[in-house]
Amino acid sequence: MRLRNVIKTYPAARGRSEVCAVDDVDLDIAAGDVQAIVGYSGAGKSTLVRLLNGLEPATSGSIQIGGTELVGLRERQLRRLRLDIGMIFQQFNLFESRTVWGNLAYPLDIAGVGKAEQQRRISELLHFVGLPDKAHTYPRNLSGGQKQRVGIARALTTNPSLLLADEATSALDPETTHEVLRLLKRVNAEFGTTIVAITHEMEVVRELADHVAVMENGRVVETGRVYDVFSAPQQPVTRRFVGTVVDDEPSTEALAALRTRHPGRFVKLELREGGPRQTDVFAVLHERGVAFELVFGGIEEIQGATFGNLTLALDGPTASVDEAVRELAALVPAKEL
Ligand SMILES: Nc1ncnc2c1ncn2[C@@H]1O[C@H](COP(=O)(O)OP(=O)(O)OP(=O)(O)O)[C@@H](O)[C@H]1O
Repeated sequence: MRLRNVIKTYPAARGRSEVCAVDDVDLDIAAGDVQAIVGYSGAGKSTLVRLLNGLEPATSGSIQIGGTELVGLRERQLRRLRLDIGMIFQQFNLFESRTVWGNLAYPLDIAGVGKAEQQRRISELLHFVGLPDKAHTYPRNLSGGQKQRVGIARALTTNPSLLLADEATSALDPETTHEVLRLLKRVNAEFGTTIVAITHEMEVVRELADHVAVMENGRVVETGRVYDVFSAPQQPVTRRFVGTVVDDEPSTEALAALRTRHPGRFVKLELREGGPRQTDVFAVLHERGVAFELVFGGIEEIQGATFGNLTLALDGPTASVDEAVRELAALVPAKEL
């Protein structure tokens, strides 16, 4: 998928100025990738998703999905394209008056799939999402997590190559969120479905995505592999998001509190995959006879790769600490706090 200079403006409401909900967005999403889009409320995430599935026309720019240009397509062509796009929602959006089976049969009916094939497909999908015994249950008798499993199964009925997830786990508790994210990962791994997930939760990004784009005021202000963005966030808004799940360095208040407990100097060290390891750092301190304590931060793992932001309190003769800090700074990015 390829977005170039995508703009969506909403006309001015009475007494208000025009809203630019999506402002000159460029984004490339490889087939089979899981792309997260994060941003605070009002950043433009939902608008962007509505542009991707053609529910609303972009004001200008280019959106190519699987080689087809979306901008300027007629409704009939858009409908055909939408068959290749599945959607799941925060509030699940199931038909309450239909059973689970009926919910899954609906998109197949619209796509003109015959009954025998419907039977086969629905049964296969209910097994895939772990709900083979709920076929005749109504949504009101399902838990939130089960409803979202049905939502995922329904989105997959027509075998789409793209799945759009709009805050798909925001209404779920952490344990259920984890289960649903695991299921989405299986969808991606087993069917090769490209997933675009919009969320305001960095845990979701960490657990689910390969790449992340950060939106602010309609713009994509930062993009990258999840590991890179988590280990080295560039923009202030990205740092705020990453800071919700990964410790960077203690805040001014936390540092003041730490100083009352530790007499020594504080140094923050950044360890990155493939770089010097903790043992290398500790060897320097040991050699210089400097005592240390880990007072903030720790080691994180993202997609099998680790990184750490460690704040150490160092204690020892001034000359030894000076020398140790110098050597550490030559070894890894280091900052005295
Ligand atoms: N139909 C509309 N008409 C006018 N303004 C709109 C419309 N839809 C969205 N907006 C405005 O566009 C901006 C982006 O909204 P959008 O819903 O895309 O953000 P979001 O990041 O998805 O936030 P949330 O998570 O709260 O939905 C906001 O300022 C919003 O008020």
